[in-house]
Amino acid sequence: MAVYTRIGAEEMAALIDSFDVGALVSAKGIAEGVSNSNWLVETQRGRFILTMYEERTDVADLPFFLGLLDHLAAAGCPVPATIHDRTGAAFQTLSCKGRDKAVALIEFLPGVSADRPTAAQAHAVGSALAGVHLSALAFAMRRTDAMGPAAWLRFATSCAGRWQEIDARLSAIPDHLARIAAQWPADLPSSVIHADLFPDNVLLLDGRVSGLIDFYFACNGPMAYDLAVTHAAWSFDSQGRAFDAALGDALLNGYETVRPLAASERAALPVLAQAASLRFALTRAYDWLNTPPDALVTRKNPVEFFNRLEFYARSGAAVFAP
Ligand SMILES: Nc1ncnc2c1ncn2[C@@H]1O[C@H](COP(=O)(O)OP(=O)(O)OP(=O)(O)O)[C@@H](O)[C@H]1O
Ligand SMILES: N[C@@H](CCO)C(=O)O
Repeated sequence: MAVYTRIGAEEMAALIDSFDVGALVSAKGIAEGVSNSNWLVETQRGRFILTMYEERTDVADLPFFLGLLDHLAAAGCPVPATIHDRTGAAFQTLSCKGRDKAVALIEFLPGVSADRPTAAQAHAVGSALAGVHLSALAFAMRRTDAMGPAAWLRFATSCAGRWQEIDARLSAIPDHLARIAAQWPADLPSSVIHADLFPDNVLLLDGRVSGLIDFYFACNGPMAYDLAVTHAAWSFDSQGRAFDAALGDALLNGYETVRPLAASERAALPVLAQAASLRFALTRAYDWLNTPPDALVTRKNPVEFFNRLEFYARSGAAVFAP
């Protein structure tokens, strides 16, 4: 369960009162999510999501993340706008047990995430992702990818010698890393990318995308890499063993209805999909080995993304042929 920090009832009421959203009616901790603490807040005027940013989110990045949400929402993308407080601030700082924690209130969006996505849903998410990429071209702020090739090496170094505590097959990761980093393509068309568009970060309602959420890995980067992340996240069974070509094709087709890929982007997809799988195998392995025993969170299995990495490495360009 992802509520790492308690907020007392009186403190919650005072916090909500600092926004012009009506008086607090209820606040319930949300079980989903691993990075931050989230509450579904109901006030006399509606529903909102309150997020408290935990260790993985750098407060210095919040103006970028929250500004991006406001930029995309204003451009008509299905993302939650932020609710600014009565002083105009997009986030506040609370003192919790002597530590400062940033909190933000954002719009609640309706919809449900797909447990087992369909091709029609993958098509819709592809179109929505392309819409974000095009709209974000006009977003002025910049952020480098903290989970990009430089970070892979740090995660791998930290896990060195401990792969077999998870699964002995993972000890092949350093070789994959060296190969993929050497092939990382330069000069692909770039925008702000979501970089974590898993099914649990997409809300769907009546066959359309009603919400894209959790932009806390968003950064400048190759748009085709974002498409590759989404391909890896959407087109397999949960174990990452069975690839569903209908889902992958629908995602790419949906994307291209809004933003056709350049030839260089399509050619790069096989290595970008391996890179995407490697990124999640690495961060999951790091979390697996470093999650404190008292954390109220379910660890995610890195092998599910190692399987995808091996699949993409085996399959080459065939998976991404037009
Ligand atoms: N704007 C929103 N509207 C409706 N529900 C939301 C919204 N934002 C978050 N949620 C709900 O809260 C849950 C957790 O949010 P989120 O995915 O942002 O958390 P996280 O801890 O940052 O996630 P992750 O595990 O991907 O790092 C979502 O699965 C969704 O149920
Ligand atoms: N979506 C990520 C977790 C948050 O980045 C994963 O499934 O590993």
